[in-house]
Amino acid sequence: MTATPQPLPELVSFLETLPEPHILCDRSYRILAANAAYRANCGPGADLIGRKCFEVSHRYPVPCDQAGESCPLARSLVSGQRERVVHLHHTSTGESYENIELSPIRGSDGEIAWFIEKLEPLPGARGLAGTQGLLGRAPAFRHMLELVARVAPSDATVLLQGESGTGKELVAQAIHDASRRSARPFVAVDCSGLTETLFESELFGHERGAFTGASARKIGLVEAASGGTLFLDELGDIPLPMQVKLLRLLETGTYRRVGSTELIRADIRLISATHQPLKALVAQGRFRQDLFYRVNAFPICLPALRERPDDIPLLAEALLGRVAPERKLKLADEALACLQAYDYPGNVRELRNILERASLMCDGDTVQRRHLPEELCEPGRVQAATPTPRLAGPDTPRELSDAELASLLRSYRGSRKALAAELGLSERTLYRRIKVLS
Ligand SMILES: Nc1ncnc2c1ncn2[C@@H]1O[C@H](COP(=O)(O)OP(=O)(O)OP(=O)(O)O)[C@@H](O)[C@H]1O
Repeated sequence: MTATPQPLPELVSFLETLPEPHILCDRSYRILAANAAYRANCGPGADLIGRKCFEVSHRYPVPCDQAGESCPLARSLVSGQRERVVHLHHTSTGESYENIELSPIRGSDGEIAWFIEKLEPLPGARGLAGTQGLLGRAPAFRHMLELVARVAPSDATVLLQGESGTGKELVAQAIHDASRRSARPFVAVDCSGLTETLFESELFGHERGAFTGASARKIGLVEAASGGTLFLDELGDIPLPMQVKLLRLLETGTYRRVGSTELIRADIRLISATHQPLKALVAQGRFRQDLFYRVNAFPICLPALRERPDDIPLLAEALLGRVAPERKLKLADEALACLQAYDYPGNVRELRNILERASLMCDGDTVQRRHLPEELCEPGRVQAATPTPRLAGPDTPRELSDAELASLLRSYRGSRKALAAELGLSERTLYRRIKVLS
């Protein structure tokens, strides 16, 4: 076996000067150097050198691709190029979504010898219960997050498509938060609420006296969003005459206030959203094809909640905290089973509404099945569903099946160490079982 070549000391000291967390590792995932920012990310006293990157950031016993995630190092070895992914990482402040950029470095023989891994937090999304932002851990959610992370740093126009209540506005905000415009305004406009006459003056502003009632000059929402992001919600509801005006703004990058001849240059990033299939509206002649191509530069589909049922326990816990922050409400097992058996045509918004109602119906500290709407708890519905297994307590000493453990791993929100302790297993046994699963 050939020994791994030693990286240049200059490279290691260069990493130390970088403000973002960086590590240098070899082809076998071993960390050779970690800069100060990375060490701070892992918490004081963390012992990193010589450990495997997947062990440090995920607490996995095996590389990410053997644990069901995509591994940038394995991908880079194949492609020979830089690779980017979004992973849920363990940090000193708990688990958080991170953007990972991995660049291969070749040795003097031309072969890839090392990798530099850069971490950047992805703000706006969380894999743990939190008081704000997008929540989720399921594969369909992560796939969407990958697209969010890829498009955010650019100025590309984004179209969010998804059923009502899937979180389109939260995703738009997350893209803005992860963009270089994040310090500038995020202006959301509900297009379904704008009449034809209002649209132009709301969006572009007006001069004093431009029309009856225009007693003062007013800046429009495009100007208010200057330097930042303009989010047009329910884009499919814009009538055709207004679509022409929007198209002109996007084509020329300029607009005029109503009643003014002065051309103003727009400095906005446009994100639009719709629950209607825009392509079908184009086919029906209700949406302009040229505008469709302009707004659809980078489409992102948001998964319906029924496509990510594994996220229901996490969402239910977090949303219960959000709807009644002062009460620290818990959810009884059978109430959670009811929630997991439902298919949510109104998506996360409907789940949130159900929990808000339940919090008002519940006088104690635990939401029970009887606090949920009756139709959710119909016997056939709940029995048909397989509830996410809860942790084995002292009164349930039986061992979890592989399927139950897999389901638990998807929904458990603590560390692997905590999970092992709660299951009464050693960490090593838990890792062995996870390895068998992958
Ligand atoms: N992934 C998520 N994590 C946490 N909360 C969410 C998530 N998705 C949606 N929500 C919550 O659900 C509600 C609806 O979200 P939002 O308004 O972003 O949905 P939408 O897709 O824009 O809906 P509509 O199409 O009706 O405008 C909000 O209260 C939001 O906070």
